[in-house]
Amino acid sequence: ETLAQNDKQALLDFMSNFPHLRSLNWNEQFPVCKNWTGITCSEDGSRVISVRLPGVGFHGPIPQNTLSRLAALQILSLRSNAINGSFPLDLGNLKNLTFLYLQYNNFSGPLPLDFSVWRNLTVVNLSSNGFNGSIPPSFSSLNQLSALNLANNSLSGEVPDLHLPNLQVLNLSYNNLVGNVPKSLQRFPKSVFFGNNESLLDYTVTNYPVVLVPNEKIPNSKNVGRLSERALLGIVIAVSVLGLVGFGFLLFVCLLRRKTVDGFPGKLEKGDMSPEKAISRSQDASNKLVFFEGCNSAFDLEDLLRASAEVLGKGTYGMAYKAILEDASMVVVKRLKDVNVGKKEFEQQMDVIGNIKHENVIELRAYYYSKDEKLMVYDYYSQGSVASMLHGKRGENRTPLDWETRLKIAIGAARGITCIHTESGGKLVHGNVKSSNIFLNPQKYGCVSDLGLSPIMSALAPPIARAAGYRAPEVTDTRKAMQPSDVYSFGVILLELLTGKSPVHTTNGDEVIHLVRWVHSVVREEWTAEVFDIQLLRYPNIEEELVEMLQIAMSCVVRIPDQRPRMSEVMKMIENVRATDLTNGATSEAKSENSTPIPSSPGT
Ligand SMILES: Nc1ncnc2c1ncn2[C@@H]1O[C@H](COP(=O)(O)OP(=O)(O)OP(=O)(O)O)[C@@H](O)[C@H]1O
Repeated sequence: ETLAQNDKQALLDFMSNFPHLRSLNWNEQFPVCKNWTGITCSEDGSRVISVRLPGVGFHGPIPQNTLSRLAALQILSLRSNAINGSFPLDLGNLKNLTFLYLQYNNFSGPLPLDFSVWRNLTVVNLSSNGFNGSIPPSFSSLNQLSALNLANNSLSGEVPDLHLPNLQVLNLSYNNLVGNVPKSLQRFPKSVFFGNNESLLDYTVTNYPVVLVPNEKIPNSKNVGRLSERALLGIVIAVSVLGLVGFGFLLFVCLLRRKTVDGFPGKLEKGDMSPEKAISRSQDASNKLVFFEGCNSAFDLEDLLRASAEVLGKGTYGMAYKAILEDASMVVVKRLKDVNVGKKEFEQQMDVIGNIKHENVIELRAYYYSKDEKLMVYDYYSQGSVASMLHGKRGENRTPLDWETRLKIAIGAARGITCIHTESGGKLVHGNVKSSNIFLNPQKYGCVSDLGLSPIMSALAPPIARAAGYRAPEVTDTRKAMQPSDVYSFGVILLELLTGKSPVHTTNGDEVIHLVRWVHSVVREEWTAEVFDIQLLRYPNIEEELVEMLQIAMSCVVRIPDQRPRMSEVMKMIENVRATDLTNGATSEAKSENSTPIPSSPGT
């Protein structure tokens, strides 16, 4: 083993001088970096970079001059123990410290005066302790700080003017703070200051600052402004011959409908879409199936017409069918009902949607418009939607989603929606964000579908019950979807991923429960492990990430639209949750350690 002997000795001194209830497998004979619980080393194995020991039952003060010798330490988590005494000031040596989790202990006394010694601090959670004294203004020197949680302590005095441009998550609730919220922090929702002197709630929330999204994060942003060029190409491809057959295609759908009793899945046999049948009935050759660039090679209309098809389900905007092409590839055909606009407007919207090319947005392959029929064609995602992965029937094909996968779903979907929100001069709205519209791309990141339809659909249709759980309060009132309402719906998806519960579910007594309200009621007092999906509690060392994600979700589902973060900010926050692992210097090995279920969680 190449680990610096000093680091090993520091850990041994720490453990032997710190009384604890649970025994750890820190056997001197075993390699520290490979075997010791809670320890992660740098890639070359020379230094300890992470110590995560939640819920080990440590009690008493942290022994001096032990952890402070781990000079390369980046992550320290001693949360959920029974540690008392004052803040371990000797950690001031740890110049690389980036993540500090000491929540749920019995620390007391003042916070360190000078936080500037930890230049890299990104996440600080000291909540649920007995810290007193005032909040040191030196937090201001932490340029990287993105999350600061000091809730549930006995901090007093005024809230200092903290200029922290990267701060995304703040919680100062349930202390003894007085005075007014300084201007610099008035962008945060009032819940941040609950449980202090009432005077702190006396401000008007200003808008969140715009966090600029680096261009490389949205690979398709260069496509903006080139829409009409591509649209032209698509239209050229759809020559009139195709148009003729296209009309036949809609007849196929009519056939399909005949076999389907209003909304109940039915199956079409192979050949039911035969082109001969369809074309012979075709009367309107001016309407055409419009393919988008790059899609015409994958399948053509003839293939579509020859396909077998089955009903996938009935959604807000109409029926969805799966068509199986001759070469066994599959597409989804959506048949829109209640389109509220004329042909020109419809086509314009399709152009906007069809030209979004992004790895986290499901591509629209083609569309069709006639007076009586409006169709949209997408690739088929055989794994099913995130809704079916989370809530589908357990059994043969369904394995519970691990946390790593859920994080990737959240990150991907957030990137997809952020991309959508930057299209069309920042005016495009997804309008139907829900887990049945999120699929997994080949890299297993979330990928959003069914976007941009709300402006062209009749708003009169009452919401389907299962959609209601995603609907922002203002949309229920006005029936008009906006970007902040997408953020709300996305927050509900995050809650779904965290809790494993459907957005609207019923209890045994048939009581209808809205997920947002339920989560609010469970976490009203303090963050509690009870909200989280039991499936997730099997994975060690993810509690900080769960709690952070919960905080992000809660910021998305606040009632007032202006108080919600923008989607680009939500995306950054979620990417930061994951940075916990990445800045870990995490090799795939260290990461999989986080994903491997263990029989019992080391303590929450
Ligand atoms: N591209 C696709 N690949 C695989 N399954 C899909 C695809 N698109 C939709 N589905 C599935 O087909 C079913 C019906 O989809 P549809 O989008 O019409 O309704 P929905 O998602 O339930 O509601 P909404 O219309 O509000 O989005 C859903 O179960 C959905 O997950």
